[in-house]
Amino acid sequence: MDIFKRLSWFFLKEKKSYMLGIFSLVVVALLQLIPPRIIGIVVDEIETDSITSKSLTFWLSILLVSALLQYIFRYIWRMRIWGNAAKLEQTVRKQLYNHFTNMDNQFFQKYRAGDLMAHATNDLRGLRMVAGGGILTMADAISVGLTTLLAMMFVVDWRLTLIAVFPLPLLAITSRVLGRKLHMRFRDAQASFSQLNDKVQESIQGIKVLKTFGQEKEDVEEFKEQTANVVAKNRLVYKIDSLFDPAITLIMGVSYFLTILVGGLLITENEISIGDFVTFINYIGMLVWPMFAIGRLFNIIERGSASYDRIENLLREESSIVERKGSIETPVNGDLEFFIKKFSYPEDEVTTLHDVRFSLKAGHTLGIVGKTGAGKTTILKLLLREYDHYKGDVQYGGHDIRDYTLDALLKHIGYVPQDNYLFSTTIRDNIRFADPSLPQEEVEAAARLADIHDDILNLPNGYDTQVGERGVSLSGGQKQRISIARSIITNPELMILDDSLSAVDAKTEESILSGLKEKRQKQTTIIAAHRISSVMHAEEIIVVEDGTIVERGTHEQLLKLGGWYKDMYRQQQLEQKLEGEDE
Ligand SMILES: Nc1ncnc2c1ncn2[C@@H]1O[C@H](COP(=O)(O)OP(=O)(O)OP(=O)(O)O)[C@@H](O)[C@H]1O
Repeated sequence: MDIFKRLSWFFLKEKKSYMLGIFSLVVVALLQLIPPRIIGIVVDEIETDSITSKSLTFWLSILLVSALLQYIFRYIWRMRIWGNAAKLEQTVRKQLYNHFTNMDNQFFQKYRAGDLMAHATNDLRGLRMVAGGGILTMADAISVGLTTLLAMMFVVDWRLTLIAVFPLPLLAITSRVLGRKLHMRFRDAQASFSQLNDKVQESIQGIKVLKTFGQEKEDVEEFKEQTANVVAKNRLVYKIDSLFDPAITLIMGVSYFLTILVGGLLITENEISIGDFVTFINYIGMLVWPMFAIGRLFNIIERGSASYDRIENLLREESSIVERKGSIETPVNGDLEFFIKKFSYPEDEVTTLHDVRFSLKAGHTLGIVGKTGAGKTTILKLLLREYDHYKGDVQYGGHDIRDYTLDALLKHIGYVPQDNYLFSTTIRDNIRFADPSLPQEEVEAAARLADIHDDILNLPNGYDTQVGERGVSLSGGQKQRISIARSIITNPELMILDDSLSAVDAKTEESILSGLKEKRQKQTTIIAAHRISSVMHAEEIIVVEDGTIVERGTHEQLLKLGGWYKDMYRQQQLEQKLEGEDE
């Protein structure tokens, strides 16, 4: 029952609405007592020959009024109680979503997207059941159960009532025990279904690899096994599910048997009338639901409580990226002083970066090159405050980047990541993602600078072409250039290209870079790349190896140095020449 206390913040907020809902439930419970009683009275009138068309019309009118009132009050409680439940679901869903958007990388490494989706669907459903079904079953079981019991005792006969309800608690126990088993088996069935879903998704996504490695047969076999498993698990669910009805019938049968036995005796001894007996039999039928509901209530509470535990655990997780009190809100600009003494990824003992120091003047370009896994992206991630825990300090415009609000820092950095991501919308909206109200001219200007404008015009619907999951397939280079345009349009103080030109040819790369250089004369740019041609025009280039800077200088200085940079440059020039000859 403790879940009701934990959710009291919501119940209190919706107090009026819940009270109206529960009041309507009680009114319905009272109104439900009328029809059986009237049937009893009419039976008695028939038996004693005192029935007249006038009295029959009177009783029928009462029946009609009670039915109408039940209709109205049922509508009210449904709207109130289920409406509130949906509101709770919406409120907690918002809390969860806001929380997710504020979390850091560590959180998303700990919880897989699938887990988070499951919490945001199944656990919220569990919670909705408490606020809707839970409140309903509790209030209804108590009001219908009590009013019916009292009516049986005082309107008909208390001795008969005691005997008739004797087997009924068994209903509550059965519904609790079977419900629990059903829940466990249902969870197993769901899990095997999720597993099957994952498998199908993976196979379809990897269909090309599957075929090239000739693994279709094995894959189909595995699919067959998993579907058989799903069927087997569902059979176990139905086995329990089909025990419910016979159990209810059996228990009710015992109750009716005892009622008829004792009720018959009471009639022969003139203790109760036949009409009373008919009323009574109807009332017993009305007790099935409350008894059943009590058992169900325990299951709802158990599930809801476990769901709320999981949701609260998620909400309790804290992001390690926190804004300090009184953070600077003025947008970053100025010179950058980057110094990392030591940085390791969370829960990783390896030192990923050490003694990385560089200065970058406003308006200059920095190039970062190095072998794969050297630490280029990690340097950029620290600049973007994806991780705050390192020894050292990064100053931007004379202040530690951790002293800015996240908005003041991130809104003014245009980051084009390695694995570019396009949203499922039009190309135009992907480019003006930061501000959907930007006019077409600005979108086109950004696209021209990113050298993608002509490609876009050649697509079936131009700028209106849908991209993303269900859109047209774009080449890797086209996606990269759209991502660059998306960043250009924001005219960021600092633009970071993280290997963002790897899939475009050398000529296009040159045209984009020279365009950017011209447009961004007063702004700062960082380019991390494998290709030396991407960085050779930068004011300073650093070569990163094993998490630290091993060479630095301008292109000419680095060539003179005769180290890794020079070797790489020669090698890439040779490759380019050979490619040119091939063409
Ligand atoms: N989230 C993470 N947790 C732990 N280690 C990580 C994480 N991300 C990267 N690393 C490790 O940090 C090191 C540097 O990776 P980083 O991505 O910075 O290299 P890179 O120079 O950008 O490589 P590439 O050119 O291939 O992108 C690698 O050894 C990598 O395995």
